[in-house]
Amino acid sequence: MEKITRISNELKDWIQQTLRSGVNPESIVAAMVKKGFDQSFAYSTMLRILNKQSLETVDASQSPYMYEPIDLAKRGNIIATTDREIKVLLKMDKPFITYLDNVLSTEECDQLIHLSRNRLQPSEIIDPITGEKKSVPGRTSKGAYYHLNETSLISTIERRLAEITSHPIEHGEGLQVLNYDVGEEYKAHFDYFPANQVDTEKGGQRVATFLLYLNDVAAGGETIFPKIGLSIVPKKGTAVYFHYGNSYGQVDRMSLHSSIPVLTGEKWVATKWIRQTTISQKKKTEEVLSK
Ligand SMILES: O=C(O)CCC(=O)C(=O)O
Ligand SMILES: [Fe+2]
Repeated sequence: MEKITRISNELKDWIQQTLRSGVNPESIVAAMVKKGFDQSFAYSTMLRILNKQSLETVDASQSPYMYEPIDLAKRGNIIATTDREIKVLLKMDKPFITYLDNVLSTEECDQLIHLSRNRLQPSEIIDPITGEKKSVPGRTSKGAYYHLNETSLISTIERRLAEITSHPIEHGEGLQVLNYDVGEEYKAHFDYFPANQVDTEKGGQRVATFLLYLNDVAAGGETIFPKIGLSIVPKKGTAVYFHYGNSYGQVDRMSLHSSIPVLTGEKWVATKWIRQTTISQKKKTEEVLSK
């Protein structure tokens, strides 16, 4: 079989993100060889990336990303939901990012933090090689995961986010509350999955992220979008919503982002990742059982 000797932009992103998350270069090279890459090409590619040298890449699937109209962008400066008026503070088209005020009340932020304090576990990532969940040095925060509609507070928030984004509640993953202490961070990453890990039976690709800030951070802890030089300072009750997946199945590499280390105090956020379609398999299982 002919060996592969070029890499796609997507693979380059994947290698960089995997390195940042703390997986060692040897395991990444081994995974590449297993996938059919020439061994010496895999090694030299890794060396170039580690040494930050230029690398010839091809855009395997599609380029450039095609931006589609986003419902929220057309909604004016105040977004009315069933129980709250959300204020748009900032809008950016390419990549699509909005910064929103008054998304959660002070009490809702405090309740979410209170609910999560005793439930925190070290944050994990999905190992891009084994597909298993694991803790990594690049993501030092702690997190608490909630099922859809787990409590009435979570249901209220989920309904509100669905009304703001026009993405149905069932397209959302369970809410994830994250806590960062001084020095803790989440290194630059994409929220979307590598193409080979998209499960079309289970919601498909992630297309957008709703990130809610639950407290003010005295210093550090900003969410940074390094490709566009944007820095969002956490403010209690505000949220950043960004969109990076279109109806053609493309993903927007401009959505790279990180949470830089907290310098003073602590940081609390809640993340809602949104998929292309419904995640739950319940309906399918019921269909099979009724046959
Ligand atoms: O905490 C932040 O500012 C970023 C969190 C994040 O990127 C995520 O949850 O995917
Ligand atoms: Fe993220």
